[in-house]
Amino acid sequence: MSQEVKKMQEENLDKGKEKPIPKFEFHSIPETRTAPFTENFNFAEGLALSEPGGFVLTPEFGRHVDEFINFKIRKDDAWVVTFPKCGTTWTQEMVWMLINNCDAELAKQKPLTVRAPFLEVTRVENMESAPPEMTTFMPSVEVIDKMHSPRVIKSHLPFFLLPSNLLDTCKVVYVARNPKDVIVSFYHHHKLMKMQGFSGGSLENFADFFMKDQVIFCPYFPHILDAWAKRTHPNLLFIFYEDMKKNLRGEVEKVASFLGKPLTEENMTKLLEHLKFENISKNESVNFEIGKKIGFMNQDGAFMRKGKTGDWKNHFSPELNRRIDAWVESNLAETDLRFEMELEQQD
Ligand SMILES: Nc1ncnc2c1ncn2[C@@H]1O[C@H](COP(=O)(O)OS(=O)(=O)O)[C@@H](OP(=O)(O)O)[C@H]1O
Repeated sequence: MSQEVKKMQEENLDKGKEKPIPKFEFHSIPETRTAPFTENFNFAEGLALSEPGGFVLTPEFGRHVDEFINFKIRKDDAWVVTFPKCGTTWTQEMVWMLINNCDAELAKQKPLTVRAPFLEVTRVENMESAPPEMTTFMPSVEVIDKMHSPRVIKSHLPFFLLPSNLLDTCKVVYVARNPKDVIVSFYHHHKLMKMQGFSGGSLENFADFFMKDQVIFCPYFPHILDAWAKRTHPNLLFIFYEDMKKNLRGEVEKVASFLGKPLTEENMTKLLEHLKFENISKNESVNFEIGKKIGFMNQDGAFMRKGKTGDWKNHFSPELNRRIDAWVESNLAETDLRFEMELEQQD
């Protein structure tokens, strides 16, 4: 890592801190992680260089980290920043709709990945070797740079790897979700995405890697606690997936008012219908089913999987749950951040 990046990390971490959080150290997943993934890919071996407290990126992301940090922000951008599986896509679609007058017909014309692109996923160099469909499906940083304003941009990077002027320049919605449901959702994501190479592993196995901070975009707690510490910044809106499940209207109102995009009652009704799990999971511009056609997703499973709070109860053994509880407790001991995890959500 360059000295410059290290300095920026430290400066960014120092800003807006209310409670001490662990210092990040940047580690990229070693090259072996990008070797052809197979059923027998050894997850532990592939992640051998990641250490507790390290922030895990692919070598591809690692190579471009300076570019992310130096990305040019515009004051009319709206960013959705999250740890993976926290309700990113749901919130991206909400933010895009709010900014675009709730025009569902316009939304259908292009995939969400094009309308509200993912900052760090696709680089120009790998787009050249990607199938043609992929190049329209996923823009690169260079493409995002040329997008018309107002842009909606998604990132899973923690704030210290994003431009240091992000919060002082534009609005950012940060969404958090309880760690137990994130583990379950991320486990299924790893099984669904061919590139994650985890099709053979068990949930327990995955949960252990997650708690040891050895999964892409981990560590989970420092990511979320850093945003929590910044939550009083006027340009940051910190919301919870569980609140969106309980009272979507209330959260839409919050986001709309934060973005300065008040809704008519008619548009609110349309938007709430549009964002319902049963509708979003059938909406081809949002549901990622295209990944199965292009071939980067396995045929079994779905990106829009269950959309519930408390699904972890269907997956964790009592023993695994005890270990996760202890891990959660130790990570939250010094903070006032709390999650709803017990909610049995009915649609
Ligand atoms: N409308 C709506 N209502 C409720 N839940 C929803 C909705 N849209 C997406 N989801 C659920 O969000 C999970 C995917 O999270 P992300 O979008 O953050 O994934 S990613 O990080 O961008 O890959 C994933 O959660 P799980 O179903 O628990 O796996 C999605 O189903």
